[in-house]
Amino acid sequence: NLKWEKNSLTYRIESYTPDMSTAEVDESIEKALQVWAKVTPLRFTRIYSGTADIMISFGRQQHGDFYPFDGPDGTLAHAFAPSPGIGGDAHFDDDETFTFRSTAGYVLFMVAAHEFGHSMGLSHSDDPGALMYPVYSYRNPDTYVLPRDDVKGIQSLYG
Ligand SMILES: CC(C)C[C@H](C(=O)NO)C(=O)N[C@@H](CC(N)=O)C(=O)NCc1cccc(N)c1
Ligand SMILES: [Ca+2]
Ligand SMILES: [Zn+2]
Ligand SMILES: [Zn+2]
Repeated sequence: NLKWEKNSLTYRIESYTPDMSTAEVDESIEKALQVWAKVTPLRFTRIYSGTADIMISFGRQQHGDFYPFDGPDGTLAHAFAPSPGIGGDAHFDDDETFTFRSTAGYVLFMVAAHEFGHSMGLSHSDDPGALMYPVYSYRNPDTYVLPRDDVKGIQSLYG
């Protein structure tokens, strides 16, 4: 498992989805990062220009890397393991409908929290209750608690 050799990381939201307000996207991203910060020494600082460790963007089909998205459903997003450059970056498939807390689409907070697990160096878990389980399942973002399997995984890297 590749991991960050520093606990203070920067992130930048480069683009937004039309599905939600910018405030809702900002809050979803912040909360998704806090899920991991709460159980590790990791701290995240937002920057508004320049290159951050974690560059966050929305795109569809070909979007600038070798992993084009696939239209609605299927792949929802992907993120790169810790490394300089594209490492840590998270891309969201804008052919999906992302929501703040409605089940009529994918809750951005949930997808982002999963992607940031990858950005921190986690791979998929075979525990069906885990955030890092390969397939999305709806959870209420207001009452979400990181499952034990994910706490164990992230603390094995940054505990
Ligand atoms: C092979 C990967 C590029 C698949 C991709 C993924 O795992 N990204 O992290 C992905 O979008 N997986 C879908 C499931 C699929 N259609 O393969 C997914 O729901 N991942 C996001 C997600 C969000 C929240 C929770 C969980 N467990 C998973
Ligand atoms: Ca897709
Ligand atoms: Zn991409
Ligand atoms: Zn994944």
